[in-house]
Amino acid sequence: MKFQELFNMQAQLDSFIQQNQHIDRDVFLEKGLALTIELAELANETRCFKYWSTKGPSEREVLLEEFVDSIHFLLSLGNEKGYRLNAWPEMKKKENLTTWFLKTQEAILSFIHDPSEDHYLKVWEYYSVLAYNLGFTLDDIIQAYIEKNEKNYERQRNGY
Ligand SMILES: O=c1ccn([C@H]2C[C@H](O)[C@@H](COP(=O)(O)OP(=O)(O)OP(=O)(O)O)O2)c(=O)[nH]1
Repeated sequence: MKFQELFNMQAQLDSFIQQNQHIDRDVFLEKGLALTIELAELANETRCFKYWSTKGPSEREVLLEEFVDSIHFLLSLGNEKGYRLNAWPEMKKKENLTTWFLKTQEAILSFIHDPSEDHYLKVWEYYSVLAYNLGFTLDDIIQAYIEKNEKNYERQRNGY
């Protein structure tokens, strides 16, 4: 599966959710807030900022699932605005996770307040750096995305 195809998978999932939940209004801001929360959930699972604790990060699978929750909302926001990426922005840059989470949060907020294509692409670049620093390859991300996408359908079908 190619990265670009995730935009179509996301569009299908989103319309299924919207029909299932009878949503006929614009939910761009809700998705934007959801993205900031998914980012925070990921940061929380890495525990990168918890200088007060000696407990290590959650298991890789947990981190990857949190990561692809963000990817769902990021794809969805792009679909809402008609923005697509032609390819995964490969960004192999070593960064301090805490600093990078804060920068990513800032990039998301800039996009929500001014949803330009440039701002959108920037958010992807920040996520790519996060992926690199968390040790996730594009294949890992696509695989985990497909699994979570299916879980999201099941949750809807089961009256989540
Ligand atoms: O329009 C939407 C709404 C939601 N999702 C997906 C994204 C994400 O993968 C999931 C929501 O995140 P999560 O599974 O963390 O949901 P939650 O309700 O916060 O779960 P929990 O109650 O288990 O924390 O739903 C979409 O793809 N499109």
